[in-house]
Amino acid sequence: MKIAVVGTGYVGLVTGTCFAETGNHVTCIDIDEKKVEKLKNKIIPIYEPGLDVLFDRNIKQGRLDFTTNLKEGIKGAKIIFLALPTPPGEDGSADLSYILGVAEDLGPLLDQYTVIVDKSTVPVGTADKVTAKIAENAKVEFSVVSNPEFLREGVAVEDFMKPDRVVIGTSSTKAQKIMEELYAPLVRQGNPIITMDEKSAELTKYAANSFLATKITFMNEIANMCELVGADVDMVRKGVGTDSRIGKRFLFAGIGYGGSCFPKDVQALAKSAKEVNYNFEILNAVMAKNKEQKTKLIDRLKDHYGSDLKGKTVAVWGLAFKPYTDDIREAPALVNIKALLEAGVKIKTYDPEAMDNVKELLGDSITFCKDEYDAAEDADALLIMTEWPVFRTPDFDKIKSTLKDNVIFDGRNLYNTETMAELGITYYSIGRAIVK
Ligand SMILES: NC(=O)c1ccc[n+]([C@@H]2O[C@H](COP(=O)([O-])OP(=O)(O)OC[C@H]3O[C@@H](n4cnc5c(N)ncnc54)[C@H](O)[C@@H]3O)[C@@H](O)[C@H]2O)c1
Ligand SMILES: O=c1ccn([C@@H]2O[C@H](COP(=O)(O)OP(=O)(O)O[C@H]3O[C@H](CO)[C@@H](O)[C@H](O)[C@H]3O)[C@@H](O)[C@H]2O)c(=O)[nH]1
Repeated sequence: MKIAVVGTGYVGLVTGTCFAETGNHVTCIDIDEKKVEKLKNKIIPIYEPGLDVLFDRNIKQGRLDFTTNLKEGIKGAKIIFLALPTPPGEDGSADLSYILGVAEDLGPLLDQYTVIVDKSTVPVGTADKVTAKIAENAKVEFSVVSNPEFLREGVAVEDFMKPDRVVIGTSSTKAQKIMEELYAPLVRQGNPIITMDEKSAELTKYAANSFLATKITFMNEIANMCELVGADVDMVRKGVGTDSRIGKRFLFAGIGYGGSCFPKDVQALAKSAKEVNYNFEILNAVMAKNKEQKTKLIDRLKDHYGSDLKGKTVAVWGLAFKPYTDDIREAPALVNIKALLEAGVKIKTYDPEAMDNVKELLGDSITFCKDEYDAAEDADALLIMTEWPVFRTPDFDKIKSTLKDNVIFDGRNLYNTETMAELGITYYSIGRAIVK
């Protein structure tokens, strides 16, 4: 099948590449000329494990190409995916200008029955708005389908190729059949295609992300309780996670959720609720608590050193919002670095993939190091922000000989508290006893 993907960011690139892998001919379209030039030169602008193999194979096979020209790109496409940004607007609601702008452009360009798919995360009612925009100038029949994407960065290819489920929101049986044909190779492992109306599909995406963000926040709250009563959040996690009604995943306490999705989607759902005069109170608490949690370790630094941190040097391990990505959108590391810089602290940092992106943002206001030990050299303390595997089993003797004070502030609970005690390292983590 010939398909087009408009927007070649994270989701667009993964969607396009994976559908080429299942035998379709895919044209990816983006207005960013530099990005398209890179892609044409076989350079992937993001770091996503496993994407390169599929990308190279499908370009070689002639099934994947790139253009900045919408008219050329959609020629002959039976399905057009919209994988465009939906960032928070000033009031917190999802900004639909990218989606509706492209919908307007598409109307006069369609020359055969086409399925237009909202792949972006969009509020309830967007499929209707996209339909109305296209209809203003369309001369042919078309259907707008909501098909939210549930992939996680870092494991995006695996998530896309073996989805837990595929949600298709449509009231058109013709569009449903075309979508089922496209997804058939991905659901062979028995996971379902769930077909529903457009509005329910749109809300499903926000419900999933907000529920997961709430689950994490709940465990962060339990961690805060643990610290006050002398319990251990890792034990509580194991104790509750083995209840199959609760499940083991997304129960890891830490320094708050970040990334390009949870923060904006929780905010957008709260705003959507407000628009229909519903006070979705739990979401307001989740957002407020997550904001507090992000800088929790700065409070611990102040407990340890006193409120004036001026003149200290802190090594920061990890910048990406989570491992296996170079994405720094809403990364807790950035919030902490900003707060520490304001407090007059010098920062030395290392991240396996995200340093170039942070360099673009912060320039030489912080020092970028060649590895984790280089970052720790002559720093007073170590702050762990991302759970990259390389940080899990470091040479602690080396760390002890490089850090000025033997103190670690760990936002990801990487180390065993008993081991830290044996090593004589002062160790602050989340929801567990302080080791002194
Ligand atoms: N990143 C994720 O893990 C993820 C997962 C599921 C869903 N989503 C949702 O998918 C959507 C896209 O997210 P993303 O992270 O891929 O965004 P992104 O910012 O990485 O990419 C968006 C792309 O769209 C391009 N673009 C903007 N205007 C355009 C236009 N008029 N024509 C063509 N291209 C245009 C941009 O240049 C950019 O390359 C969002 O709604 C997001 O919430 C993201
Ligand atoms: O137990 C956990 C799990 C995650 N996180 C944090 O939560 C954030 C989001 O993590 P994750 O969900 O793994 O990453 P994303 O790539 O942002 O994926 C989420 O957002 C995507 C965009 O909407 C959805 O498609 C995915 O299903 C959804 O998991 C990160 O800051 C993690 O550190 C925790 O603090 N504790």
